[in-house]
Amino acid sequence: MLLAIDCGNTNTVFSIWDGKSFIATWRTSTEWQRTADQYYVWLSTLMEFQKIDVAINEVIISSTVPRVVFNLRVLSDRYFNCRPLVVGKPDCLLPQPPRVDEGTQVGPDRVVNAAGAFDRHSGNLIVVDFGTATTFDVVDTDGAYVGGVIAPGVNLSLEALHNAAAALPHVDISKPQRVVGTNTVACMQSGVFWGYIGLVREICARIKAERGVPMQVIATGGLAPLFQQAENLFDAFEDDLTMHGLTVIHKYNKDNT
Ligand SMILES: Nc1ncnc2c1ncn2[C@@H]1O[C@H](COP(=O)(O)OP(=O)(O)OP(=O)(O)O)[C@@H](O)[C@H]1O
Ligand SMILES: CC(C)(CO)[C@@H](O)C(=O)NCCC(=O)O
Ligand SMILES: [K+]
Repeated sequence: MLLAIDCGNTNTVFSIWDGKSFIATWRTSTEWQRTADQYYVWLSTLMEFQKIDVAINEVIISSTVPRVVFNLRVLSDRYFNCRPLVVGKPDCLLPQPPRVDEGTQVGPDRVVNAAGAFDRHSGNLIVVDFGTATTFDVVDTDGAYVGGVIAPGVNLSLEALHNAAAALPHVDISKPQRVVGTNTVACMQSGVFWGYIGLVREICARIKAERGVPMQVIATGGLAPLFQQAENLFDAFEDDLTMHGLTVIHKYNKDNT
């Protein structure tokens, strides 16, 4: 059974894939200090709690934080007796290598999103991922990642206001009733929420104009539904896109080595 690990700058998601569907998904904060033993205690406790009695014998990892990979490798080796596939390393094949400027290290999450979205929708896509950063990944007709956009994440933008301005509190994102806020929190939420609606709309429009072809916009990440409910910005929303991409890349490697 396959364990797929998607390690972002804020959260790390573990999912177990039985070849047809994900039988469990768990999330923890990303901390590079966490050891293989700590991961295993946490994972095995959750598996026991949910009565998931399966043998994990394959692992695939995508990590935007290079430092965490070491302990995840130890986890695979020590507890699952296997060598993990790590997206972005030379021994992990990709269905289509990214076409970007020489020397660019594309975030593995973006490469994985491109593979997952292409598998479900085929080409000419914009994948919008609302994580720590909000990324836009452009996927060509052959499935290659060919570039995109990196914008500050929603929570990061709110935190930046709070951190930089003494009078601005910590605020969670939500859709404000009005654009004109009549208190500090409402003003901040309006700036970030409606600012983001504009950002997403403008960037997608400009990508489509620049590419000159019809493109589908696929959204993923925890905050995507909030924006989708407000304005219908996306053609599809897929919660598990990164995880799906990991299974696609894992299968590609099995079939081609
Ligand atoms: N309505 C909401 N308000 C605030 N936060 C939310 C809401 N809905 C979901 N979230 C949070 O949004 C975050 C999105 O998760 P996601 O995995 O997409 O990105 P992340 O974990 O923040 O970033 P990264 O993948 O870069 O680590 C999660 O932390 C989730 O708890
Ligand atoms: C942009 C993030 C932080 C989004 O998770 C990640 O994909 C990353 O670290 N990327 C490296 C730079 C790039 O993708 O071009
Ligand atoms: K993510």
